Amino acid sequence: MHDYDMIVIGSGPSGRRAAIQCAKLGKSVLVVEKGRRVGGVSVHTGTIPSKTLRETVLNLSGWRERGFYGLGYRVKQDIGAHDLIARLHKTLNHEVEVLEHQFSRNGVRTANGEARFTGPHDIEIVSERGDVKRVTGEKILIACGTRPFRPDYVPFDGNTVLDSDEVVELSKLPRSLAVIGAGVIGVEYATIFSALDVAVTLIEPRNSFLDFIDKELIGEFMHELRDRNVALRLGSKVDAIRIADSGHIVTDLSDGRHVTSDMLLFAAGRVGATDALKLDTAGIEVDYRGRIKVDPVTMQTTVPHIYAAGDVIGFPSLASTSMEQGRVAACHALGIDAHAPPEFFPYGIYSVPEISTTGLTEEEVREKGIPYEIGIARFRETSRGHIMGLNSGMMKMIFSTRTKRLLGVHILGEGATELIHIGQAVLNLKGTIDYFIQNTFNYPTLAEAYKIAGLDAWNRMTAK
Ligand SMILES: Cc1cc2nc3c(=O)[nH]c(=O)nc-3n(C[C@H](O)[C@H](O)[C@H](O)COP(=O)(O)OP(=O)(O)OC[C@H]3O[C@@H](n4cnc5c(N)ncnc54)[C@H](O)[C@@H]3O)c2cc1C
Ligand SMILES: NC(=O)c1ccc[n+]([C@@H]2O[C@H](COP(=O)([O-])OP(=O)(O)OC[C@H]3O[C@@H](n4cnc5c(N)ncnc54)[C@H](O)[C@@H]3O)[C@@H](O)[C@H]2O)c1
Repeated sequence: MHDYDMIVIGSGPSGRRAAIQCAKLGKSVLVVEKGRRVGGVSVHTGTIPSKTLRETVLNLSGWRERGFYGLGYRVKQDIGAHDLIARLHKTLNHEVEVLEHQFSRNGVRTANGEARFTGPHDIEIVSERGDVKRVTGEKILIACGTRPFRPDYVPFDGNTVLDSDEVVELSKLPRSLAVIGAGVIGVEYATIFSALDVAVTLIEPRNSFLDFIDKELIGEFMHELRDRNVALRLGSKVDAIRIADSGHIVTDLSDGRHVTSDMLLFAAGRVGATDALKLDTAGIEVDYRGRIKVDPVTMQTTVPHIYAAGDVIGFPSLASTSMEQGRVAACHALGIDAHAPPEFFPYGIYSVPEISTTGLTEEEVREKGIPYEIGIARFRETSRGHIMGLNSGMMKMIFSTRTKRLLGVHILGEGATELIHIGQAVLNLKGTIDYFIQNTFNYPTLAEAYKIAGLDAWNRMTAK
């Protein structure tokens, strides 16, 4: 007999969903969280803070209104770090309160401290003061997430040279910012700061970035960034990062160029937060980035009663997918059949402008040798776009000319991360171009772009 039916290590999206699912099934569950408050990376340093900062920046800068009133338009003239942080704290407090209430009303127990295995069913919880508590669980879910990758050659100081966990607590807005790593985090922060008129340089060692996104969208996105004076340094390896006597940060690039900035954000990936867990005691191995391998359907590790979910299992490392992985793990652990997830999930990149995509890119369709046609809609051609003053934004849909099935939807621009779900539903329900041709969409909406892009593809597919 164990103390709990399930012990969950970590209270991020996967841990929280798993815990509530266990409680709903009438089981006893303990969530162990080493942070002072529940919520995980998602609530405290990742998803919610970055999206709140973005929203605050767009609101205070008047970004969405500049199409009408010009580039000089501002809602608030002098935007400081305190303006950004104040709203952040309010949102985070609210998120934590909601989560704590969900836990308490569902009877989920929580323990504050760092968990480590002392046996396959045995967990030690070490509090900040060093007190140790021992508990056992019939099933255990590892939902410990990741932490930023911090190589030795980066002189992090928590003030001007920051990782992505630290940037949400910045004390002063820089006038210039170098961002190293053009992954999702780097691109989101680079464009958010650029919307505040900070001079941003985005540095990436590879010649391309966000390679999972359709190339045509990336081309359009790069054009918008360059138009806004975001300096893109692609194919530029970092040789060294130095602090100059002036206090500026100088990044030496392998092509001989130097980037000088007030602040530097290093965002070159994350590593599994597994080092403290003593996983070898439970018989579990991790890869070079601290990640755990699981069965993709059941979420079981190589030790069947121990599950892992969320960022610690690697791709796709999203809060959205993590939540579902946690729920599936809990269901399987408690005897409910697990099913493979639907084929297509959406990516939402909250850059300025937003990017959202689901299904196959044009490059993937070509690689597979599927005959296809494309439909494009520009937001500036929709009536809602006129009303909103949009000068940019596009939707691209790809259809099979053999089956008429929708193969992929790719959106760049305002509302992309919300709009994508229409396309996702049609994709997962195996719908065809007929859905877009035959259905009526609300007018005036940006969703009308689906109709326009559908008709655009249909005109070419039916042309004799
Ligand atoms: C800047 C940024 C922006 C992001 N934006 C988005 C977005 O817009 N949309 C999206 O879908 N995803 C986004 N993500 C990804 C998303 O945050 C993660 O996919 C998600 O948080 C992973 O959830 P998780 O369940 O793995 O747990 P995490 O949120 O990683 O939390 C893990 C928790 O486990 C705790 N923990 C670790 N080790 C132990 C231990 N030994 N004992 C006790 N507790 C422990 C940690 O303290 C932490 O609280 C973003 C990430 C970052 C960094
Ligand atoms: N909107 C969202 O869904 C969202 C937002 C932010 C983060 N996330 C998740 O967080 C995770 C981590 O994001 P990320 O952007 O840090 O990682 P990433 O692995 O996606 O990107 C890292 C980038 O840094 C580059 N890089 C790697 N090593 C480097 C080095 N030594 N020097 C310079 N550049 C280097 C890589 O080529 C890559 O382009 C991702 O898996 C992502 O899914 C999701």
